[in-house]
Amino acid sequence: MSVFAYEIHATDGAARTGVLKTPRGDIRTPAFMPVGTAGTVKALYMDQVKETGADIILGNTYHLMLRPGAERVKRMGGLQKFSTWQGPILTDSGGFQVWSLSKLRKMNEQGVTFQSHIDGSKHHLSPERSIEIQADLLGADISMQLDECTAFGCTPAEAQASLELSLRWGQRSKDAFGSRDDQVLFGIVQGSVFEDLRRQSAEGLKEIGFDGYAIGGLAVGEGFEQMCDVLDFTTPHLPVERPRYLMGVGKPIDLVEAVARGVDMFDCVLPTRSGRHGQAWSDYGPINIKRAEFIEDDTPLAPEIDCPASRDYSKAYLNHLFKSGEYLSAMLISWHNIAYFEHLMARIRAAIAAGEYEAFRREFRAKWDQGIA
Ligand SMILES: Nc1nc2c(CCc3ccccc3)c3nc[nH]c3cc2c(=O)[nH]1
Repeated sequence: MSVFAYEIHATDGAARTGVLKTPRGDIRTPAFMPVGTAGTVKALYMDQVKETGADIILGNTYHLMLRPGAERVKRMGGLQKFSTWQGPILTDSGGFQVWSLSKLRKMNEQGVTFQSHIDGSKHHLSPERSIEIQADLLGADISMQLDECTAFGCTPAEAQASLELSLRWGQRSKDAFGSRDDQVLFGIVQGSVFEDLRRQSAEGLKEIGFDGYAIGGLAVGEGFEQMCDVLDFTTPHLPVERPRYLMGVGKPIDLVEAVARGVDMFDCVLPTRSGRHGQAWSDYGPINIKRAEFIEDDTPLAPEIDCPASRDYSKAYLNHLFKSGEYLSAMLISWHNIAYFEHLMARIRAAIAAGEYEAFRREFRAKWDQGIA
């Protein structure tokens, strides 16, 4: 049984809305979790992140163990104190980032050794070391098991071997984590795009027993249709009473469709990463602020969103800031994007609570398909 109570307040089809209660604050679900890779949600103050409606942010074991170092974060009081974020933090276990960022990595049953992409220094991650970093040194409220994110396009045999490694690492992660009274551990489902393998991975994780279940191995190039198919045949095998977290997803349409398939938690770098490149998100998709049509457009990005960046600045001014390479451009568009994603999640939660999620989903899809004028 988990130490974090997960209350489902309403369901509508496979969609659920409720709250995941943690010692550092409640997480309203379905939840979008802004990514704070190096202990900062890039270009935002933590109080701005809080004001947008975000209840939890993400940290990255890989980045923080390389810089400033996990033991150093511990000496500074842990990631919450160090970053001044007062609420709950979820950290990834680091394996995914090793594969996407590091150099000269070698993996075996024990774990993975790699060279830092920053200064080439040598590091290693094992299930035991990852748990020590996340739970003991960074002090994450929610830790993730160390897993292998199976590459998209692998064969069923490769996906099977990979999910079995992740299950063995899941057991070792849980053994290292032990039982704690104010932190929890999530398992991660793998199995690529194969229905029988996804079921095998989900069953294996339930055998081990976790406080929450993440769906990994997606948002790795499989595309929207295949992501939805994998969700269709994976979430039914996950415990209904525990939270489901879809890692690395996604665009607004992905969130709306994944919620309809029973997902409760999401993370994506899209709002902040695209914000730094001048993309501002809406129900119709992204607009690129540098386009000529905005040069004298004195309307704000989204007057209906209670966020200064969405409501109080004209597109003309944002266009000017972006083209001038001003820091304020990244700050304001990132702030709007996080506020837009959190506003979308609030609308999703309200629609489920009202039993109107199918109507919300249909209306959203119509706007998304219509696109930017
Ligand atoms: N451990 C793990 N992480 C993934 C991430 C990073 C999510 C993350 C968590 C916390 C901070 C940053 C990023 C993925 N991002 C896109 N697809 C992803 C798949 C996996 C996966 O299969 N396993």
